[in-house]
Amino acid sequence: GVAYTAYKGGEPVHARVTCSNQYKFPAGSNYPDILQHRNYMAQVLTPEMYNKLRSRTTPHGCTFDECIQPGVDNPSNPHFKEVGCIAGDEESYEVFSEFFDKVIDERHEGYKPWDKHIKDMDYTKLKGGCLDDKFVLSSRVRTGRAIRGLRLPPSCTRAERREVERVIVEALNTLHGEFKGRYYPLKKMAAEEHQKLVEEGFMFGKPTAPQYVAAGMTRDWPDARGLWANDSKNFLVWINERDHARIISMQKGGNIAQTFMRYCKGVNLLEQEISKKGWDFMWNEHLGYMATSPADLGTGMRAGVHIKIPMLSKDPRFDLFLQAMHLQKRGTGGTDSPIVDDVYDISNSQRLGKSEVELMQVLIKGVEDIIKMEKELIKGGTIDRLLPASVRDLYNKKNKTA
Ligand SMILES: Nc1ncnc2c1ncn2[C@@H]1O[C@H](COP(=O)(O)OP(=O)(O)OP(=O)(O)O)[C@@H](O)[C@H]1O
Repeated sequence: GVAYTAYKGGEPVHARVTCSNQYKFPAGSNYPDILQHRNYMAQVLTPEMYNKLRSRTTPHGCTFDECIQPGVDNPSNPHFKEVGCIAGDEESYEVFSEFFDKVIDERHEGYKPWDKHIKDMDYTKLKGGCLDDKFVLSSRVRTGRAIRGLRLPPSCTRAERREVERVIVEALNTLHGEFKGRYYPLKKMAAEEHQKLVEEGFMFGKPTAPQYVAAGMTRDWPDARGLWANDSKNFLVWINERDHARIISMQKGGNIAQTFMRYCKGVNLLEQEISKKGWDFMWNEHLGYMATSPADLGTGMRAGVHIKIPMLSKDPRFDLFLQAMHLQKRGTGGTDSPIVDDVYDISNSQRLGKSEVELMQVLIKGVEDIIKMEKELIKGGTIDRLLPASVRDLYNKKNKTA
């Protein structure tokens, strides 16, 4: 193949341009049928871009077609706009940057190729975060991390997946104090035990949603997958689900500040341990920590609460409020799950370009406002003066045009 060089922080990444039979037809005759699709991939992809990228291969052998396949096979999601693409390895973001830069710009509110990501996991800076337990049932902060040099779940080999498991579990097993824990490999777990852990929110189920299957993330299931948990089961690491590691801190009640403190400590300890063995997490100044999904770049952090809000959730301005506050809602059983008993999962919607502390602050402010409004509605009052003026204006404007 012909050499192609992408640049990552000034360093060259040597890619290949393959000239095999696979590419003997013109790019146009291999262009995916995405006219009706409603995801970010379909929004930014053009035949010209496809023509340029389809014959490039990353140094680990990942192709552009692999990156876009989940969004080609899954035109749209009724609940939210999906990115519709994945990275097969760290270098995918560089070698196919003409494409990923545009997806990232759209998904992350105008984040540009020259923007730098800020990391700040200094939990002592956090203000507030002790949320009212009468409304907040539980708190959780999660992120994804990937081991540099090993391909991501859509593209890894069985050997790479097992290496990820070994590296992360060995590092976690050295932790002590509140982080002392053990590994529960999925292969050795009875089906009922697995099911129970999934229902309790501690463990992941097989990622059977079509976009994950299309991405190839369920291959070889359950090989090299498992749950690492500390003894108190409030610090958990999911191994080889959709990311190499999903790191989670969670607890009952509304003390999200404490949840965040444990999150920062645990994530940092894991990073220190893997680097002692000569490994790094995938990271650069521009994209922050790298994840399989471009939606989870940067902090990769989703901090959220399960909160019971029967009154506010029925207000027609609730969704506009969430949008304005950079928050997202979902059911408590995971993405796409239904709302049960008026309990919502409310979390930060941004991941990239803002630090962990900043995102926590956004969540805390938003949830505090939600609680204030819920209390006001319970009293029979009005929330007009509690809503941001921009939300009131937008709502009035929409109603006028309707
Ligand atoms: N605040 C919370 N309190 C208790 N459990 C939670 C909380 N947030 C999420 N969970 C549980 O964690 C599990 C995973 O949730 P979910 O799939 O929504 O999010 P995620 O792990 O952040 O991944 P993604 O956003 O990529 O789908 C579910 O079982 C859910 O019930």
